[in-house]
Amino acid sequence: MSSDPTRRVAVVIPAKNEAETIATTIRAARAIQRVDLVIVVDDGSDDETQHVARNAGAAVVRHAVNRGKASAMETGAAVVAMRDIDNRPPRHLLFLDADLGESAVECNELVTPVLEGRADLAIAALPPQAGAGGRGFVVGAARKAIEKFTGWQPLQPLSGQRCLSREAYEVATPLSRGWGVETGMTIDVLRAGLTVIEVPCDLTHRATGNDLAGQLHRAGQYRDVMLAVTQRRVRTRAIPGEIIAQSAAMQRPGEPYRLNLRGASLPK
Ligand SMILES: O=c1ccn([C@@H]2O[C@H](COP(=O)(O)OP(=O)(O)O)[C@@H](O)[C@H]2O)c(=O)[nH]1
Ligand SMILES: O=C(O)[C@@H](COP(=O)(O)O)O[C@H]1O[C@H](CO)[C@@H](O)[C@H](O)[C@H]1O
Repeated sequence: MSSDPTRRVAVVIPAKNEAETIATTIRAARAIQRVDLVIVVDDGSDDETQHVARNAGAAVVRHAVNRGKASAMETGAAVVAMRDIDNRPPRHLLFLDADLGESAVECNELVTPVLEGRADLAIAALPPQAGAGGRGFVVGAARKAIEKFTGWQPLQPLSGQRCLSREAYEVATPLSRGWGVETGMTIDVLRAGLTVIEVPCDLTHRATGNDLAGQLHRAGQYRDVMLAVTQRRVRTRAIPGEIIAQSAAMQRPGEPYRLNLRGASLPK
């Protein structure tokens, strides 16, 4: 499949208090194919994140107060749009979490299907993480919601490592707040008739443990995922069940997935 050789990729890293890992993540991200811009959005950190990121060669913008992950992603994408070059196609966006460290380079695999036009949104599926304390409750709720809206059953619906075309990004905006962003984005992109793929990537990140802080984090994730789902239930028209069922029947693990809307376009 053809790939426009002038197409570039911008990495956007939302970061709150990530001074420890951000420099390594930035350096690894710069080694990913076609990446010519790395934007770090310091989301109201009270550590040295912004300075460390600047020294590591990223373009850094900062929220004076913490606004949440989704808001940082929107700020980053807006900065990318300002820096796109006239007469060149808009950069694809590659969202990465700040805690990937050296393993961020594995997200090279996410760029390929989007460059080649095989997918509009490519999502990393991570291997099991050491120290992870989750029981799959939030992940299961997000997966079930995505399946209900679109028929797709992602392995890792909350994965934040995502490469997408600007067209796909636009249909997902405004992004769902906070931790609802991944669930909302996946539903919106599929509802628009675009194509999504999950790609195994050998990534490591700071897994959420089983202590109080970990459980509070999961409670916040659950709240935001449910908010994203409820907003879509209330504000969007349901896709006919037969379209969902027929599309779902065609899905194959690791293959691109899209809704067969048969030419019909749905309002957001
Ligand atoms: O208010 C926040 C919370 C998190 N993050 C960033 O969002 C990414 C994902 O957060 P985290 O790793 O804590 O969550 P997980 O994906 O592990 O559940 C990281 O780069 C964080 O620094 C952010 O920008 N603003
Ligand atoms: O914190 C966790 O362990 C889960 C959410 O909690 P549950 O395992 O659903 O109870 O979410 C994480 O795991 C996902 C992979 O399964 C990652 O993709 C998410 O980024 C991470 O928040």
